[in-house]
This record gives sequence, structure tokens and C-alpha cells, in this order.
Amino acid sequence: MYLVTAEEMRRIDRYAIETIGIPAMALMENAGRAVADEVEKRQAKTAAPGGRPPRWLVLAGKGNNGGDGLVCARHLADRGYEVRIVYAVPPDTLTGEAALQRDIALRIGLAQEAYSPGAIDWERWDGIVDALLGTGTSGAPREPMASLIREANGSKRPIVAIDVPSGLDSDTGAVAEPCIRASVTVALALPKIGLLAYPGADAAGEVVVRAIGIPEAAVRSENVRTFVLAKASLRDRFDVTLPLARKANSHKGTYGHALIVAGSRGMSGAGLLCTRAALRAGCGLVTWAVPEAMAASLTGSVPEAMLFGAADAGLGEWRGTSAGEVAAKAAGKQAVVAGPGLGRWPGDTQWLHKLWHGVDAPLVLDADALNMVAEAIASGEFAVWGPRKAETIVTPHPGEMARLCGESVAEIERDRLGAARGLAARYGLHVVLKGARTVVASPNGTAWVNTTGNAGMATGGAGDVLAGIVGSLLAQGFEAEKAAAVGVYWHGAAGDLAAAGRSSIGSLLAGDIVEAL
Ligand SMILES: NC(=O)C1=CN([C@@H]2O[C@H](COP(=O)(O)OP(=O)(O)OC[C@H]3O[C@@H](n4cnc5c(N)ncnc54)[C@H](O)[C@@H]3O)[C@@H](O)[C@H]2O)[C@H](O)CC1
Ligand SMILES: [K+]
Repeated sequence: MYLVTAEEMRRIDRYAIETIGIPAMALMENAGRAVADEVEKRQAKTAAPGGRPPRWLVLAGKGNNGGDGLVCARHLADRGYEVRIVYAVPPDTLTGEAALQRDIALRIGLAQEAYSPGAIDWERWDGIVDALLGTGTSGAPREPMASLIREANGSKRPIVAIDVPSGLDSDTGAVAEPCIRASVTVALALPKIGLLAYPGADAAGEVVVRAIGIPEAAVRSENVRTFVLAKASLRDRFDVTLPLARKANSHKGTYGHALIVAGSRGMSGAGLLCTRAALRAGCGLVTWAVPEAMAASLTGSVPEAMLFGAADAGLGEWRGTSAGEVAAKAAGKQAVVAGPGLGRWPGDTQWLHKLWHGVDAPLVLDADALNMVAEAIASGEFAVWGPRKAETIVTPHPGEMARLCGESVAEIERDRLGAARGLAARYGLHVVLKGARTVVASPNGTAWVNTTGNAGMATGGAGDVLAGIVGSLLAQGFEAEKAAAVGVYWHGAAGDLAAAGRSSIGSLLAGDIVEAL
């Protein structure tokens, strides 16, 4: 499923109207009717007291979003609802199709008023349709609309938002003060990015996408490069269904060999989780490289993996001198994961630089390896590292992403998609920006926003598990975008499955995610 910006939606809309010739009023009619259907569906669950007709308020702005609301009001009235339109602005300032809808509403005698602060008896109404602002929003809602939004939120009535909750930035998910807090948002034609990205996703409530008669040809006229990562997209885009299929006639060599470079004294668990996740995600063989002094104590901790002890002068910590050995160990492997629990040591960016070129296989960099890259970027060194022989996936959380981009966490979180896309394009990396609604961005400009996962996964080791899964999929021959996208979806889905089996998701452990794979 596509995810669009306001500008992309506008262009698709314009193509449908101007190039294909579908009247704007027809689209608006479909939009308003779709919203009325959704209101009816919700209202049916809670019958109005005493069998009286349901009472709904429609808050209308002056643009096309308001026009959609006026169509919705008309259809609700036709279905026996008591409806009242509240214009946020003087009705004579409405323009275009919205003005035509205003005249229609007037001619059929729908109840209406211009908003006056404090004048609405909210208690009287069963629900509210938010038709104040849509994709034409610029900046935070201005007065008097801002007061109307605050009153509506304070009313505690269910709010059905048309297209986007008013006050939401459709492109980033940033919410203005105030922003409508909807129980459901009816996204018209295509979902907007801001409906999935937090904090917008919280303001949107449940998101329902409804067709309004925009032909597929209009959608295709726009080269949309952002997609929802959901079960259907795995199937349609990547030809993958989970659990992964296996050929009856196959052997461990069929599923690849991954090298996991992870863990150090005090952080062996990161390597252990990464290694177990890689095995559970199905690659044929895993070699786990650790500083040599740790190898003895880890013997048998994951009997299915091979252990490799890298020279460490007996300290259980990584040293720059091990780069050659690790690169040699990577020969013949189909994927390498480096980073979880590595720690930092003097000269570690040079160590990583050696792996950067010494490893011929696809590489996943996570955790401390990302901090090394961030330092190399900051010092200007990274610019001269040059391209690798195979693809590279980086899996930063927002803190690591902030260091990689030289920005603050708040700046990254304000536009996660933009940040991930920017880093991917700048350095030719596949970027997995973790967090609620993980973003996967590729150097070719494609990006995915994930729908699986839950807050219980905000726990130590969950990232190590993801790195292991992605490495495992690379080892099994998935190309980088597919490995990253499928891995992210699967990791979240496993987290959801693991959470479903617990009374509180707060008790979820990273190891549970591995077992749920
Ligand atoms: N998807 C489609 O193909 C269709 C979508 N429809 C609906 O149209 C809106 C977008 O309509 P548009 O007229 O471009 O913009 P808005 O209604 O969102 O609002 C524009 C209006 O509001 C004023 N305004 C802008 N920002 C603010 C602010 N911060 N505070 C106060 N007022 C503001 C501005 O002056 C403009 O005049 C889309 O979301 C769908 O709901 C079509 O109906 C069918 C086709
Ligand atoms: K709206």
C-alpha cells in the first residue's frame, strides 16, 4: 500500500480531475459518503438513548476537507440523523466545491451555525465529524479554529476525522497544538504518511482507508516511493510469506552462513541474542566471533553456532589487531553482522574501516559499529572510505541516528522518514531507523514504514535480535532492501506474538522475540 505526502496526493487528485476528467464534485461526493458510512458503522455499535435519532456535529473548514464534511452531513441527515454544521469560519468565505456544498446544505435546510467560542452544548451530541483541515493545512490551526479544536477534544465525544485529524502534519506525523484527537480517521484514497508516523498515529486513532473513485492510472502518474510495510506488501512486493518456505530437498548450505561479530566482556548477551535470532530466522550456519578470552565461558551457550575467538590479549575486549582475522573469517560467508555489544576501543574506527573493505559479503552494522561510523562521518574520514563490494545495512535507533546525522534526537524524530531517506541517499546505505513505526529506506529512494511491533519491545537486546534476523535473511540470499524490510516486519510480528502471550507487555524479554520467530 502506498503512503503519500500531501503534495503527492494533490498531484494525484489533480491528475484525476484535470487529465482524466473526473469532476471534483464527484470525488467530494464519494469522500463525504464514505465518511458517513464510517459514522454509521460506529454509531450502530452504540444505539442512541431511547431510540432517538443519533445526533452528530460536523465541524467544517473552508477548503475541500470542509466540503467533504458538508457532503457527509447531507448523507447523515438522509439516513435519519440529527445533524448540525458548525462553520469554523464565516460560511461566505468558503471557496470552490466547498462553497457549492455550502449552498446545497443551505437549500436542503441543514441546521448550521458559525462557530462562536463557548456556544456549543457538546453534551447534546453523540459524535463529531472533523472536517476542519485536510491536506491543505499550513502550520498550526489558527484562531478561532484552534479554540474549536480544543473544545471538541475536551467534549470527550467520539471524533471521526476526515482524511487527517485537523492540526496534523500529513507529511511527518508532527502534531500541532491543538490537534484533533480522533477515534477514527477516514483516509481518503490513500493513507498519508503522518497517519502512521508518531505522534500523528496517536492523534489519528484507528485509520480506515476508503476509495473515492480516483483511478489507479492517476496514482501511477505519480512516482510514489513510500510504502506501508504490512503482510500484503511482503507478499506483493517481495514474494514472501511468513513463516519462510523451505524446499523439501535442501541442506544447511542452501540457507547460507552468517558471521556475527558481536559481544565483549560484560556484553556477551548482545552477541548471544543476535546469534540465536540469526539461527531462528533460518540461516543454515552461524559463526559467532567474540574476543578470545570469552570463548571458553560461552562454549555450549548456543550449541548450534560455531564460536570463533579473535585475538584479544586475554582481556575479553576487542582490539584493532583482530580486523584481519575477522575479515578472513568472513570469507565464504553470505552475510556479516557487526556491532551488538562490541564496546569501543582506541582505533576502533580503523578496525571497522578494515572490515568495510575486507568483507566481501553484505554487511549489517548495528550499535557500537554505528557509533564508529558516526565518528568517521564527523571527522570527514567516512567520505573517503568509498563504496563497499556488497550492500550495507545500518540499523540505528534514534540516538545512533542522531549521531550519524549530526543532529539532535528531537530533529530525527520530527521527520523520521526524511532522516532515514536522507542518510540512505547520502551514503548509499540501506537504513533501518528503529523505534515505533520503524522506517526502512534504501539508496534508490524507496522507503517502508512498518506496522508491526509494540512498546513491550522497547527492551534491552531487542535491537540485537533484529540485527541477527536481518543478517540471517541476507545469508539466505535476500537482497538488502528485502532483508531489511522483511526482517523489520518479522521482528515486530514476533514481538506482537510474544506480547499476546503475556498479561503485561512490560515483561517482554528480547529472548521471547527470538522464541516467537
Ligand atoms: N484525496 C483526494 O483526492 C480528495 C480530497 N479531498 C479533500 O480535500 C482536502 C484538501 O483540501 P484543500 O482545499 O486543499 O485544503 P484543506 O481543506 O485542508 O484546507 C485548506 C483551507 O484551510 C485554510 N488553512 C490552512 N491551514 C490553516 C491553519 N493552520 N489554520 C486555519 N486555516 C488554515 C486555508 O486557508 C485553506 O483555505 C483533503 O484533505 C480531502 O479531505 C476532496 O474533497 C476530494 C478529493
Ligand atoms: K480533518
